[in-house]
Amino acid sequence: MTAVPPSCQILDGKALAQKMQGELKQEIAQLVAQGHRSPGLAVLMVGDNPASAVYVRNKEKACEKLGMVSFGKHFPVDTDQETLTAAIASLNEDERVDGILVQLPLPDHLDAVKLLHTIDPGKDVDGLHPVNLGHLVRGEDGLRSCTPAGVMALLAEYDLELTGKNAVVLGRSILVGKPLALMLLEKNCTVTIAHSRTQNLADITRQADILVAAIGKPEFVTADMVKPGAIVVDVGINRLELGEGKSKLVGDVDFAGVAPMASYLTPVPGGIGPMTVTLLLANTVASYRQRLGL
Ligand SMILES: Nc1nc(=O)c2c([nH]1)NC[C@@H]1CN(c3ccc(C(=O)N[C@@H](CCC(=O)O)C(=O)O)cc3)C=[N+]21
Ligand SMILES: [Mg+2]
Repeated sequence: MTAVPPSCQILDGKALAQKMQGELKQEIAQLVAQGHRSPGLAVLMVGDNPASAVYVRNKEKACEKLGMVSFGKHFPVDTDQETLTAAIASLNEDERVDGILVQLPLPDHLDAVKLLHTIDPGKDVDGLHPVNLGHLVRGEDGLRSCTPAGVMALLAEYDLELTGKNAVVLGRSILVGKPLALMLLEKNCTVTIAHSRTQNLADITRQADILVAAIGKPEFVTADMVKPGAIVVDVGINRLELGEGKSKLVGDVDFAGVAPMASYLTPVPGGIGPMTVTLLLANTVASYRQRLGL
């Protein structure tokens, strides 16, 4: 018997992001109409990595569109640790600031981990502080990392059943792979984390009912690695230079090759990227409510 390829449905992150941002905008307008201040987000960026600059600008634009105040801080590439530590300390004290995000990666001379640990956990909208990671491990409320939370929100929007399913997460970063594995576990998946040292990788990924690629390798996941009917989530954002100043954005999944195999698939762009920005805004509003007791 030949297997009939399942028809593939797109998990439209851009559409859900727009819907959620519209709801957040209304929520903020209501709070402001009741006489409360606007929520505030501070994004710290060091240096001028062009990709980071685009993301930071997108985050700031989204903030303003929703009626939030953005306290962007842009530092030169040679800024020292003490200057940044002092900047975070002052944002921790600033009553108008509900969320603090340090755009990663930081230049090599800086100790990013040490810096992240100085952020007030109540303002850690990236969910990277050990207190928030600890809450996640325990299954408690707390600020959760935006990209994995965005993946979970998108799966929930399409009512996809997770209980008892095999989930394979490719990548073990603290920003995506590890927290996402914990969130899938919380939804009763049987979770495997695979990474650059994993042996017989395709044998493992072919067991996945839910396969998430978060490794930063352009079009790494090919059709032969995917179980027929799998849900495939592409977290990768890779800019391929095409020459003549042209470039295109591709994920960690070979979209055209995998689409005939998957039942659901996220596109790049328009998939998890816009969800990440949206969950950052949602985390900032959650932190604001918590801080104001609303
Ligand atoms: N502390 C920290 N937290 C982060 O969450 C964080 C970070 N550092 N450093 C860099 C990565 C990357 N990232 C993206 C966010 C949105 C899009 C996004 O909106 N992408 C659009 C397309 C954007 C484009 O056209 O370039 C899309 O996929 O449709 C992409 C990537 C957050 N990151
Ligand atoms: Mg890795």
